[in-house]
Amino acid sequence: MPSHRYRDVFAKVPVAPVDREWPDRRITTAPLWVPVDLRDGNQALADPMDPERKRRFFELMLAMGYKEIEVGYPSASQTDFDFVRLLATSDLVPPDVTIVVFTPARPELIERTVESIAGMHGQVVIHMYAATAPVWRDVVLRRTRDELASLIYAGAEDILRLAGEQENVRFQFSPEVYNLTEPDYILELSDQLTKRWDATPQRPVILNLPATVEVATPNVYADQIEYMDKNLPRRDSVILSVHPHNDRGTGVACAELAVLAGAQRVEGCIFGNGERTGNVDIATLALNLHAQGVDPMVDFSAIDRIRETVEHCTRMPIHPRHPYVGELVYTAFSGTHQDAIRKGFAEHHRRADATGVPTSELAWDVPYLPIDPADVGRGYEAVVRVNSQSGKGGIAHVLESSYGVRMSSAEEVEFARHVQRHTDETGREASAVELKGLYEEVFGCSN
Ligand SMILES: CC(=O)SCCNC(=O)CCNC(=O)[C@H](O)C(C)(C)COP(=O)(O)OP(=O)(O)OC[C@H]1O[C@@H](n2cnc3c(N)ncnc32)[C@H](O)[C@@H]1OP(=O)(O)O
Ligand SMILES: CC(C)C(=O)C(=O)O
Repeated sequence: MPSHRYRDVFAKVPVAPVDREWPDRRITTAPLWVPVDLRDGNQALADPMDPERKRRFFELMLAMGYKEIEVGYPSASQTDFDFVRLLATSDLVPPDVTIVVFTPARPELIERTVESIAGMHGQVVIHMYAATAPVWRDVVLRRTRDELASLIYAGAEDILRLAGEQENVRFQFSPEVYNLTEPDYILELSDQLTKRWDATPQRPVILNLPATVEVATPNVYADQIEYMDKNLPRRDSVILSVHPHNDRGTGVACAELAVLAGAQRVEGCIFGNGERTGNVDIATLALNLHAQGVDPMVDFSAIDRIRETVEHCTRMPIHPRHPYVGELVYTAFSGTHQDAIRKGFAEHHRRADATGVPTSELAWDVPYLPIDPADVGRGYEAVVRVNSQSGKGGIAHVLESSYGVRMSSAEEVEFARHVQRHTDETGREASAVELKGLYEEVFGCSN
């Protein structure tokens, strides 16, 4: 393959040196989450969400506890505009939830965006973007650095003129493709924007730094974020936000390292829909925190209902191996894993009995299961499934948990031989019902 055609990130953009502290830090609190499913996720769909889907997704996000939600690109389509109008003119938005609307730095589209939010009671963020990386400047926008800066400042002035007086409105800027943009240019833009928008700790400006197309290992993005954290002017009046995509399959790692590096806010999509390989998956990010004992501040305790809604709205299925939500992620087919899980469950129950702490509250240390499936509303039936790769421990677990059948050690060994022969012959999984039938054939009774 012609790998010589490609260059690494260091050949494309100066990565400013930073006296990095992120490798020694730990994440101890959840960042501010901003689901962008209704905007970035939506713009990646072949069939964008209709009003029913948008509303259903929005209500899901409220029910899960999200407090800031990007609801659309109101100047892009009548559907998006009307949805924002619905939010502005109904009581669908709780008082503690902030609505974000997205716009390019084009005067007529800014005007339409501001028109869409008229009458909105709660907090609103007007989010303006422009691509700042050299290839986009040269090829797409065909502007020099200074010309592009002027276009961005003109957009900022338009927003200020049209909405600056509204006390419930705050401002956000995204230098699209931040990860390929010269850091001194971002500092200059940020300095000017926070000055023009009069950023204060009480009315902070959100500076959102997207890895629009992921191009480097996550440590590079972390350095790029820490550099901004340490060098931004008016830092206490800026909410530093990140918006990773997943082109290299490392969007989650980028977001986590970015939080270590000083990011306070993370934009992404629930289960990772979005342009190309998707936006960063904020479900995985939240549950990664949960799995380390940190409250994610959003509720995934009914993950299958969340999944059904997301699949309905995006019209896309979620992969069976998708972290935390996939159909198979709490299931072991292989013998030694099953054996370990069975012993882990037994130990978990033994400790619950010994301490009097309910199993659902007890510290979780079951091998091969990073979290208790019950935390996200899953049962235990699918944890062990039997095929020709399974062993006596897994087979015994299925019979015991499904039918209360307990075998002696010698019976387990003998029965496993029969199951092995059966599954080798069929080449398929053996269900609990099949195992029970086989058990009765072998031992002539149902124990
Ligand atoms: C990384 C991201 O997710 S960015 C968001 C991308 N999302 C979307 O594009 C979804 C919604 N977009 C749309 O519906 C349409 O693109 C619209 C309505 C916004 C604009 O449509 P059109 O006016 O037909 O323009 P078109 O889509 O071709 O956009 C290209 C023009 O916008 C300019 N442009 C692109 N981004 C920006 C920006 N952030 N600020 C100002 N101008 C911009 C381009 O330079 C180009 O201008 P030119 O025609 O003078 O060369
Ligand atoms: C403009 C920003 C927020 C974006 O969607 C991206 O860069 O992917």
